[in-house]
Amino acid sequence: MTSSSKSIVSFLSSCSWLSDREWISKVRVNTQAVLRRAQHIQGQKIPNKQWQTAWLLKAVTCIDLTTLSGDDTPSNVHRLCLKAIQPIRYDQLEKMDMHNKGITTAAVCVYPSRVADAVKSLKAANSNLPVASVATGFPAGQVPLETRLQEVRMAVADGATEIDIVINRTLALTGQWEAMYDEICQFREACGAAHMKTILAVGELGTFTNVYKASIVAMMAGSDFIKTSTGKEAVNATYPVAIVMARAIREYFLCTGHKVGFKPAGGIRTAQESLVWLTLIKEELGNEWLCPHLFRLGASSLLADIERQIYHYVTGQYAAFHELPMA
Ligand SMILES: O=C[C@H](O)COP(=O)(O)O
Repeated sequence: MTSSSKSIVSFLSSCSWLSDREWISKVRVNTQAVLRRAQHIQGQKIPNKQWQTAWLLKAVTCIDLTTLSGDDTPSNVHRLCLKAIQPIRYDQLEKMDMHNKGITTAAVCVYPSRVADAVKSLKAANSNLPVASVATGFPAGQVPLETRLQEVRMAVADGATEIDIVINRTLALTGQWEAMYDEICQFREACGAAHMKTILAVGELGTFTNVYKASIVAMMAGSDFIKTSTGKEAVNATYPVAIVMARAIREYFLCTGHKVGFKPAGGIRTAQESLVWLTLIKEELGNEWLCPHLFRLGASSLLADIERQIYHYVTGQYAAFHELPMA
């Protein structure tokens, strides 16, 4: 973990004597410092080919392989599950001597109505890969609280062990942080033993300060992860916003000793971007966060490009479409 730019977020960090409400109200984010830091991270040198491939395999193991479409069916969810179990072709892994390392994606992520399909497919394939379900009126969250809670309970009952909830942006934008905290606490309870990832929908929060506040509130309410976006907002995962969220995670850890995970999601499509995300996490939170337990990449099409790059590394040429059929 680097110790750069304390100035990015200013507030009194000795939170032992600050009440939670004061902690939230005193937050100010220095936009210019955040943007500079993001630029610096994007400008970092990418590791050489061999290390790059190792990093790409690491990225694969952190992917929540996602399908969130209106036309999802049991059959495309089934294909997604098979892809999650074997994300890189066996012969390619063999050439890198990685075939025995159990490389899978971190989870599959689907709509609540498709959880049972995913659980069934994974069970039939003898896999214990987690099924994550979006919930709470994803993506907008504009449905009554009881309906949102019901949705969480239904997804858990169908076998989801990870629930990606969306926050109530209306509460965030009107500064009702306590009400937002109360709602998230209720989602936490409805999740039971399932891991809860809290989607901030950063593209709709207006300011970095709101992003930081929402991050802290979400963590206080018991989130296991905070996640940038649904993938459905006009602006989704960006590096500056990730820096703000990572700083909140870091501060929360320093104050409570509790490690909360981070999940950028939405619009992450290229292998190159996945390397920048890994670099950002390494720089901002340290190596300890570089594992599926604390870092996920939420993405529907990223794996295809990573697979292409790995194929190129192994064979020296780019794959024809039919050579990576499930990508
Ligand atoms: O939670 C995951 C996102 O919905 C995925 O977004 P994407 O389709 O832009 O990769």
